[in-house]
Amino acid sequence: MDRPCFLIHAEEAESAAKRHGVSVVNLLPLLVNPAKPLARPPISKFPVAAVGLGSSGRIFVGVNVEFPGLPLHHSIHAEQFLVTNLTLNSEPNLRHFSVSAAPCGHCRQFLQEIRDAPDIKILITDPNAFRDAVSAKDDAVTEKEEDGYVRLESILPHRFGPNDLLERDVPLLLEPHDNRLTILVVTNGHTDSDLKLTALAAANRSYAPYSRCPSGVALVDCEGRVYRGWYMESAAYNPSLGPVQAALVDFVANGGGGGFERIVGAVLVEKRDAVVRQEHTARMLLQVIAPKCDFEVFHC
Ligand SMILES: O=c1ccn([C@H]2C[C@H](O)[C@@H](CO)O2)c(=O)[nH]1
Ligand SMILES: [Zn+2]
Repeated sequence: MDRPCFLIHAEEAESAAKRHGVSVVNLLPLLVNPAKPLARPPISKFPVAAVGLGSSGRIFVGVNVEFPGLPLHHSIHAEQFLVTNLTLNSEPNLRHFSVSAAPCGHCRQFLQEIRDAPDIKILITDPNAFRDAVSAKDDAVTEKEEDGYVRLESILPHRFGPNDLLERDVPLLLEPHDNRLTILVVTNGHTDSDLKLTALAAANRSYAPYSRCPSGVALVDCEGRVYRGWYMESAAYNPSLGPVQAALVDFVANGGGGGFERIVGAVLVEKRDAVVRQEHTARMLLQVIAPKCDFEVFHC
């Protein structure tokens, strides 16, 4: 707990809360500032940290990540990092999180992919967060509930979300997925590399209910450590998070703090002739942030 990290196990969370004399929910805002140094904002110099409690009792951290040399829309927001961290750790639900700055519209939208999103409780630690709530009516809309938390619905009313495009029984972002993909052509005589199998397994967990074009990425660093992530879509399309970004969340969370140039290999698995293709964006992104990275694509 003394050193900031990206995942705190349930027992550790309980004992830290006890030490501080608060509930685990009220521990979250106390962890926000200490997590800020984990952010990588070389462009904005504006670190953002989001700390969430999963239904398993584990605490997850998300931070913003920016990529010099790339357009701003490739950045990973702290809230998106947090949700990706939950999915990488198979966490089934998020009910509370605390964040250093007011979540932007893009993040409020991305969170809609979580079941019962309107009921997610958010505590913004920035004391100026509600300075724009000028009228009594606005104050009522953002009415604070227990311990300073507000419902997501109060900061994103009239939501557009999965219910507008999908049947109700489609598994949502934090729910288990198996896309049942297999690699199309097995190169003769070669056994599938670990990296390729890791990327395939990632693609099988991808959340792509809108395009039906799941994809996954595996990365390997110069010490042979492997990271993975999968494409996650948003009903509003643009807030979707690409598979390279998702794998970079794993790299930032579990890679020991090194720079992206430590990434030396990458595999993308996606459908052949997919209407949504990651290949070109993935290659471009990796070329800029990890110029030595070897990049391979396999179709499924
Ligand atoms: O909801 C938000 C808004 C902004 N940022 C990040 C993105 C960028 O790195 C920096 C400045 O916008 O803050 C977040 O992480 N979450
Ligand atoms: Zn945001």
